[in-house]
Amino acid sequence: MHVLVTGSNGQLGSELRDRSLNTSAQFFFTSKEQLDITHTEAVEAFIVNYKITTLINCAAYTAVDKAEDQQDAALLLNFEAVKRIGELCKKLQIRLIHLSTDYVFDGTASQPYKNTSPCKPVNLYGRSKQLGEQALLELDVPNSIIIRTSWVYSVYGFNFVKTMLRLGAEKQYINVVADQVGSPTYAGDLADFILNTLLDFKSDTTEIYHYSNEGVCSWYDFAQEIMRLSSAACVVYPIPATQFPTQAARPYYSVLDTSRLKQDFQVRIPYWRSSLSLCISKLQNAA
Ligand SMILES: NC(=O)C1=CN([C@@H]2O[C@H](COP(=O)(O)OP(=O)(O)OC[C@H]3O[C@@H](n4cnc5c(N)ncnc54)[C@H](OP(=O)(O)O)[C@@H]3O)[C@@H](O)[C@H]2O)C=CC1
Ligand SMILES: Cc1cn([C@H]2C[C@H](O)[C@@H](COP(=O)(O)OP(=O)(O)O[C@H]3O[C@@H](C)C(=O)[C@@H](O)[C@H]3O)O2)c(=O)[nH]c1=O
Repeated sequence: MHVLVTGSNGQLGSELRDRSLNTSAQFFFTSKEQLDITHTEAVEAFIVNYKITTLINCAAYTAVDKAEDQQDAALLLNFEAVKRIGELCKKLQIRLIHLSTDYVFDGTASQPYKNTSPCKPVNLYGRSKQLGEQALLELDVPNSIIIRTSWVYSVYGFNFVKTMLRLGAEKQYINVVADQVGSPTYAGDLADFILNTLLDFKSDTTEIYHYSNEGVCSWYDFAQEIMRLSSAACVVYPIPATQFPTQAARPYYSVLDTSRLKQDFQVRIPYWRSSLSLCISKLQNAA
């Protein structure tokens, strides 16, 4: 099995790289500089040259606020390039593992979103990811899967955990939104799931599954736990989202229902607090 991971310098791509040594597949990790997914011909040549059998697309435009001003860039990466990758995978009969987000939902639900719940993104990033999903579903690439995940963090890349650790060391207090609720996801856990369970995924159609760590919290709860685990003296105050204006709106409730994934793949997912503790220990040991 030859597996191509695009966007490999991001959070998920880096976690996959760390863990890939324990599998029997041969991996090809490509950064944006090595393989730009908007260059379809280059992607096709790579797939053919290296006899790729599975493509894990970790490349994405993930700057949620910036996307509002850079709509073309977000749509090019999260929609148009994804559509063309889907077409390639279908043509070359390759399995595609693609990632999407809780931000495809509008956040007005009061119970966890299922893979079948209607999408209605409240920001451009969410819209661009939804269009990417739609394109893949329409193409219906066999043996392919879209995994929606949420609030991803890792020792790699940029994320809320690292931002809070920085602010925790710099500030005496910070305000954090307490009325937006979701489930944090440690990219290491998601990478383990993909490598242990999905490399030989079979299905006649393109399927959507939800993966996030177990448990639910607000950004405020998440920040509090980050401060506690890192022994930061910084005090976290809860505020409503209306008091923290951002360029892009965020859903108020974006909890993903992971029951289909747990049932179909017979996996257990770690609780968010345990995984957060693990990640913070790793960051502290690396410092
Ligand atoms: N981060 C999160 O909280 C969440 C992420 N997701 C989804 O999970 C997936 C992985 O996310 P995550 O690992 O956090 O994302 P990151 O932003 O950490 O990584 C994305 C990577 O894609 C690279 N990239 C950008 N443009 C291109 C291009 N044209 N060709 C190839 N690579 C490119 C980026 O490079 P560079 O940095 O140099 O631009 C970066 O290394 C994405 O699909 C994302 O939408 C879903 C829910 C939550
Ligand atoms: C830094 C900061 C943020 N916040 C709020 C703003 C926002 O409502 C919330 C999260 O802010 P961030 O910008 O860090 O996170 P955001 O970029 O919205 O994170 C999202 O990224 C994309 C890629 C996804 O797919 C989503 O699942 C989700 O993880 O925290 C505060 O309240 N206080 C603060 O000091």
